[in-house]
Amino acid sequence: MNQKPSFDLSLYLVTDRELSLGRPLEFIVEEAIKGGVTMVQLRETSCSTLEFYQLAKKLKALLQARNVPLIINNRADIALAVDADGLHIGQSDLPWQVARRLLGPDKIIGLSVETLRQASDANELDIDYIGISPVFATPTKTDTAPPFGLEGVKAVCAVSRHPSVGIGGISSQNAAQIIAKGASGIAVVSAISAAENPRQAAKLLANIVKNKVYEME
Ligand SMILES: Cc1ncc(COP(=O)(O)OP(=O)(O)O)c(N)n1
Ligand SMILES: Cc1nc(C(=O)O)sc1CCOP(=O)(O)O
Ligand SMILES: [Mg+2]
Repeated sequence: MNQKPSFDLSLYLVTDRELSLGRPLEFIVEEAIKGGVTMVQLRETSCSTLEFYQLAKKLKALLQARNVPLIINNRADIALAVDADGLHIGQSDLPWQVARRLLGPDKIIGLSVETLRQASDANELDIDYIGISPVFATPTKTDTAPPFGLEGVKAVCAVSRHPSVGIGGISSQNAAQIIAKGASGIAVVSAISAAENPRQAAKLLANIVKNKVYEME
């Protein structure tokens, strides 16, 4: 019988090939894992369904061999097609009940929360983690709700029974503060994908999250 995979939200890479300075997605992901990334979400906003599926299949093989969960953004069909470990949905995506029915009890479902009320309402839902969306404003995604800021992160973590991951504008400069407010981890796009050395960038962030300390670069 299958079981829900254990997962560690500490350092969650969300992919974006457009920010990867021309380097292949597999390179970024492999280097990020070598640096300490604990979870990967395939989020590619400008590709066809076929390309998204092919990328998902490639990442599934790569991540399975390294024991790192693969989460698919938005697309339950692709998550099912490649037997991904889970799905991330937002407030305007497929309803969580439908995602759970399609994926079954053994897959990880993450839900973005954009307000304190949504975080509290999510306590009633059969989901596995929440994304605090966004912590800070970010040029990587501009159609977000107003940022929570650090006090917002603290409030969300205080009301939520789910583990949480902060997302939006997170870097080595502010990662420790997000963890200090109670989040289980951080989710980043540009801090790893756009870094000159993604492995080093991931290593620095992983160290900050795990040790809850700032580190001199
Ligand atoms: C970990 C994590 N948190 C939040 C989001 C954003 O989800 P959503 O609001 O559905 O926006 P899109 O990513 O679909 O544009 C996320 N993807 N991952
Ligand atoms: C994918 C995504 N979701 C967000 C949300 O607020 O829900 S912010 C975001 C992009 C995060 O990119 P960066 O780490 O480069 O700021
Ligand atoms: Mg979404």
